[in-house]
Amino acid sequence: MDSTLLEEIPSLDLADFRSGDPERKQRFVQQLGDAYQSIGFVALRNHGLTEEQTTQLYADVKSFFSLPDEVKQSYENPALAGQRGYIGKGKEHAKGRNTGDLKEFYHVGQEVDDANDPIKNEYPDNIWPKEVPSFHQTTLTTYKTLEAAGKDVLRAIALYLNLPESYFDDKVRNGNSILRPIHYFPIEKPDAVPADAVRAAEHGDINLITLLMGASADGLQVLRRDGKWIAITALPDQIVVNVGDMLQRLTNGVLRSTIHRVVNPPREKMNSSRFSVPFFMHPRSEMSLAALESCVTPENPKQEADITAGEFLNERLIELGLKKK
Ligand SMILES: O=C(O)CCC(=O)C(=O)O
Ligand SMILES: [Fe+2]
Repeated sequence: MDSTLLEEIPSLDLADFRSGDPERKQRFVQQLGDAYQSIGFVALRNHGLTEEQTTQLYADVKSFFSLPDEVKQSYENPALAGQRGYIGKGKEHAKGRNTGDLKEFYHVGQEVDDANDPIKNEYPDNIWPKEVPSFHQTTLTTYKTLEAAGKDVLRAIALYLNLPESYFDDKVRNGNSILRPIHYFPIEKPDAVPADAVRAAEHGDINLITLLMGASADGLQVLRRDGKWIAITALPDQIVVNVGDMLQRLTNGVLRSTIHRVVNPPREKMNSSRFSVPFFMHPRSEMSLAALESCVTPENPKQEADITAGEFLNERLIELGLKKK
């Protein structure tokens, strides 16, 4: 295990991996893998999203969340266990907690174009808000761009783990990934919310990797191994890419799903909004998360029982309060 304690998350350039220059590519693989063995997070530029796309996405996301609660709630369907459409204020809580987070969000899922892929029947249809007609197009464009970036990050991870570069390709094809625009809403009366309520309580992400837009705004922190919380500092043209629990499980803890949180602003700024858009990259439900043989050694014995991605997700949705047993 890498024992370095970093003061900030490393910055990488996806253009190095995509360059076709073997040296640049190998350097990217090494830096990414080293970061994922220590802090679990990197900041990444040249991810493929243009400034215009990002601006349009935020405009649409802001338009949607500024609709009245009753309108937003008409896009909420509890039968879908929060997997599509709107999820209202305070509905989700971190694993092991009961107090809901101070956020509302919207889930856009995989659109399967291939009629021959039976996985099409596993996914509920997306829900589109008619009040913001361009939301459909802008969120799907973002989905596809981040999915393509995520595939390359997984290729780099595969190389780092001495697996074939294409190891994850078929596992994430038409995978169960989710784009989640989040609104951390203004708090008019800080005394009226539960004392322990926060924007996003500390948690690890469920999925293989997360690609996060908008983390440059204040509030996101990661828990370093020595117990110190480190603020994330990403530039406007960077996204943040971190390891989730599924990848940690697959690698028997070699790659680290680092605990992170979004803290509340100081009391005088509680009255302001924060927006972010994570893309949670999931594989197909049938992918096995059984520890890779190469990651099980006498010094690092197998830590967890075998499980599929679908079973693991199901357990978590119950623990997060989004799905009934
Ligand atoms: O809003 C952020 O910056 C992070 C959100 C997050 O960690 C999550 O939704 O899993
Ligand atoms: Fe997260």
